[in-house]
Amino acid sequence: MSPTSPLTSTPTTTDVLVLGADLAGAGPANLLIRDGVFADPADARPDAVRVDAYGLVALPGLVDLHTHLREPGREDAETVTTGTAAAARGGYTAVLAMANTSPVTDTAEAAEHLLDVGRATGTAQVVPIGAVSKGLAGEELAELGLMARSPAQTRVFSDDGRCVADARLMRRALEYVRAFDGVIAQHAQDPRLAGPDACCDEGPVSGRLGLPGWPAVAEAGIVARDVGLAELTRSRLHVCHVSTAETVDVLRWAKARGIAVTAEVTPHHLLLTVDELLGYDPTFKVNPPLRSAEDVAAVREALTDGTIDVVATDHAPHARHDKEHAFVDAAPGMLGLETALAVVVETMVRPGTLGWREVATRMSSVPAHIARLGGQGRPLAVGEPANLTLVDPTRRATVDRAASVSLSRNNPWHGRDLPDPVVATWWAGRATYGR
Ligand SMILES: NC(=O)N[C@@H](CC(=O)O)C(=O)O
Repeated sequence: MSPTSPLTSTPTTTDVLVLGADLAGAGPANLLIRDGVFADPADARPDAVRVDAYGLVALPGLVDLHTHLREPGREDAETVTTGTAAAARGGYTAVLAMANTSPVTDTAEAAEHLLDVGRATGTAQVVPIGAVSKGLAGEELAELGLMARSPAQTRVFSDDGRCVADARLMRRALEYVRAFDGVIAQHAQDPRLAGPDACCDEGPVSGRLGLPGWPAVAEAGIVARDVGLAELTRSRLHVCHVSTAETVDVLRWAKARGIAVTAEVTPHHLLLTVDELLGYDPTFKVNPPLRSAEDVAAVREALTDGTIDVVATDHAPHARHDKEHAFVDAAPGMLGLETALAVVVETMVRPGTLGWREVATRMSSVPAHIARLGGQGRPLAVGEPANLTLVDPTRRATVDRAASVSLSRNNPWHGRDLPDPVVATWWAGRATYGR
């Protein structure tokens, strides 16, 4: 679809009748989009814009629990406008924006400001994540309660980019957010075991390349501590970007014990291994680092059996002048929003491990539920908000970083042949992407 197609130029007042899409694996049906919600297709007006979706799959709009939008502060890397354009291009209708901006989202005012910018300039819902600690310094709790009671209604709190390393502060944070059903999303990285220089999975490759190692236990050790604190406080813990088999073992144990823990895996940890680092290309520098093939197999298995609940992108745009350095000095992080579904289709759907229904739960309804986000991740049913992603399960393309709508170019998939599934996205009935 070209940018001038009826899809992208459709006024929201017009009926859109989507014909014949397979509803997340439940079989083909028609959908009518009217006034921002799904209405009964039998009521479609004769002048409805008709979208031929036979052979396509309809998913509820995707929800990303882990996006770095960089606004405010680093608008040279990404803005709310470009980040949400990338989200819409990737099939997302909501993104949770990490707090490691400048200034940090650690006050009610900062959260409300981002909410307002999102409403004014976003092509997806922007949900501010609040910092756990003031300035992400790991010393004093941020204004958790005020952020929760603000118009942003913050429920997810994270110091992502940094670990809440102090066990006492983590305990306090968990205790505090329990009162309003909040969740602490932990970037699990013991700074004493994996400090600021650590940039390569500790193992044969780090030895060979002479890069500072980031051992698996630095992640699993923090997760083991935190599930204990979640049990003690009877509060909700979410583990960001799980990267190792050891962490999966801890999560399995904690879930069997009934501890309220959820976890995410990124698309890059589902497909890429530490071997990508052999060329010292800083595009592949990310936190936590790419791991071994055994770890990749373990996180895929955990996503399949539900030990890992969701896929989250950790979309981490960086300007060229922050990324183009010697490997150890480059900023960690990679783009993810535009290609996340492609990687999930490649690694989980095509091999037959996950069906479309499971893709809808792991990329839409469960992330929305973890964030306590009403109006997202809802079923494709009459009366529900019209958040919809149309997917072509067969299309493939070679990824071209120059074609990205993100402001940054740190795309680890550049030059790779991958599925190219997203055909169109509607957010609250508004066409936000179409081709
Ligand atoms: N995931 C990343 O590699 N980068 C994140 C922060 C972080 O987790 O280090 C970023 O904000 O760039």
